[in-house]
Amino acid sequence: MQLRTLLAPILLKRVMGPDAVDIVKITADSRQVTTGSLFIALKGHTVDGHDFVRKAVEQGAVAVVTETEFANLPVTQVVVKNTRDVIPILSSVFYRHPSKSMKVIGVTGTNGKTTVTHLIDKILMDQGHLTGLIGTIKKRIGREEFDVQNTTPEALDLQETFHRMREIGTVYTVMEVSSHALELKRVAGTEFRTAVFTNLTQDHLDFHGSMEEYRNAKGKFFARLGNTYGDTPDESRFAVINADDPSAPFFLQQTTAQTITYGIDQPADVRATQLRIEAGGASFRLESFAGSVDIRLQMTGKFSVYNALAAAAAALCEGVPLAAIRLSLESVSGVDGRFERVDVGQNFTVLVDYAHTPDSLENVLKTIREFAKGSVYTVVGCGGDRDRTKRPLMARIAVEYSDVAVLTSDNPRTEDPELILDDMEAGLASVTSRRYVRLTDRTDAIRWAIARAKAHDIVLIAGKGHETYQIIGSTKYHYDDREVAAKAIRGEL
Ligand SMILES: CC(=O)N[C@H]1[C@@H](OP(=O)(O)OP(=O)(O)OC[C@H]2O[C@@H](n3ccc(=O)[nH]c3=O)[C@H](O)[C@@H]2O)O[C@H](CO)[C@@H](O)[C@@H]1O[C@H](C)C(=O)N[C@@H](C)C(=O)N[C@H](CCC(=O)O)C(=O)O
Ligand SMILES: Nc1ncnc2c1ncn2[C@@H]1O[C@H](COP(=O)(O)OP(=O)(O)OP(=O)(O)O)[C@@H](O)[C@H]1O
Ligand SMILES: N[C@H](CCC[C@H](N)C(=O)O)C(=O)O
Ligand SMILES: [Mg+2]
Repeated sequence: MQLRTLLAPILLKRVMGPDAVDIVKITADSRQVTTGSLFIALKGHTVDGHDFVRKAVEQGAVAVVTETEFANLPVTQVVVKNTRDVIPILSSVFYRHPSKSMKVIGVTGTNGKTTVTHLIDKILMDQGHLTGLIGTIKKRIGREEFDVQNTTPEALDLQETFHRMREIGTVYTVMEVSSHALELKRVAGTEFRTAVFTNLTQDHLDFHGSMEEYRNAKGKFFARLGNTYGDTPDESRFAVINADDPSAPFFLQQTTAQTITYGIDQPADVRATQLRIEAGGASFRLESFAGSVDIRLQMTGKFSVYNALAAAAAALCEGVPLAAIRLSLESVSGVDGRFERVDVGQNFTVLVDYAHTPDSLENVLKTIREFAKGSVYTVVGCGGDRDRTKRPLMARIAVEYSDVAVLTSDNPRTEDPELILDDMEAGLASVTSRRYVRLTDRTDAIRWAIARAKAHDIVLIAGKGHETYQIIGSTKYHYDDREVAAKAIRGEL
């Protein structure tokens, strides 16, 4: 595509050099530059892409987009105020607005995004649609699965993904939209059909600064949804909101799209009544404008009912019959690394779960407490280079709801694991129960809990879920809680 065509929608720019240049690739990573590339310099959290402009040119970039002017560059330079602002526009133009060719359903919220996207995807696939999925665990284009670096990819990666999905005729794409993505404009340039809100509780305050900023980042997603009212159902836009979340009024107020609420405690368009939470699943009656149906999920916990309601509400917006929604929801045995049982024939329960926020940990432990017959052991750590303020809260929740909490490491990254544990322990000063141990090495922690578990006890290993790594410093080591737990149970550690 010609540079001139790419730049057309960007009005505030200074172009130095010819714009009749053919661009074969766009990238913001100098290491990915090949001949004919357009390199966009992005100021990151660790380095500044402007430092790699000359390297990009040496490697074959035929044009660069920057925020500052470079002297003596042998290629066309485009200077803009903010390169992060223009990346989504350039990406979307380059791939010819692929998100407009499909229905994109985005799910945001502190907890439950991955689960809800998987449920919506299952319902739509069961309807015979070709779907795509983008989120924390993986990216799926048709039947092909790919590893991911982020929950929501950067704009270029995202638009290229949509482009590949469009090429194979994808009808629906269901994706997680993280607050980082909203703040960093990764989904600008994407046209959403539906925005789903799960809940808002504390996380990522390191990045957003305050709960208000964090909420505002998520609010943007609803604010930009659907100011257009088309003639056909395909042009409709929907906001699916959790009526029980205290932030519901805020999110409802943000949008001009058609709204549909779901909930358990508050009145809602899609509501669960007659809840029964058991060890093997949760059952409830779903009541809605489309009728009522009894549903028996294989996933347990009140939070799983919320996730199912969110998915059902999004599916109702697509005209999926309630009976079909029920069949699809009932067929899901669980999501990778979420409340996943490790069973190698032992007489106690081992659960691996991705709870890495205070609210998710509390939800999961409350659920476990509802059916625990023996003692509850919780192995948990907090990520390094992430929100420090959630650490004492998570430790406190772990100790309050467990018979014994085992505080350990979870991706310390560039922080000292002992200091992360100190932050966690600081939350225990006012807790009367002191039944916890501190074992920095995660394998020691898992082995310790499993060695003590007796018949009917429950060992919860929280925080890493599907992750198959432990990041220490900047090295990513292979690490899988499920593998380690199985070995510990078999006495192989
Ligand atoms: C804070 C954050 O979001 N960081 C993201 C960001 O990294 P960064 O700002 O550090 O980038 P950088 O390394 O400073 O590089 C700046 C620029 O220079 C370029 N560069 C760099 C080196 C070089 O040799 N040449 C070069 O051109 C880079 O390509 C980049 O364009 O850009 C990277 C490339 O796209 C992302 O992978 C990275 O996500 C990191 C891995 C991350 O951990 N992000 C988390 C916080 C995150 O985004 N999480 C949310 C989910 C959270 C949740 O809901 O729980 C997510 O959506 O994943
Ligand atoms: N609706 C919910 N409310 C509260 N906690 C939940 C909910 N759904 C799941 N959880 C808990 O949160 C954990 C993470 O769930 P999930 O992966 O679906 O969320 P996520 O929003 O995608 O997380 P991430 O931000 O890391 O991508 C689960 O393992 C479970 O402990
Ligand atoms: N998307 C989340 C994942 C956290 C998972 C946990 N294991 C950790 O490393 O803190 C984040 O990047 O904050
Ligand atoms: Mg997720």
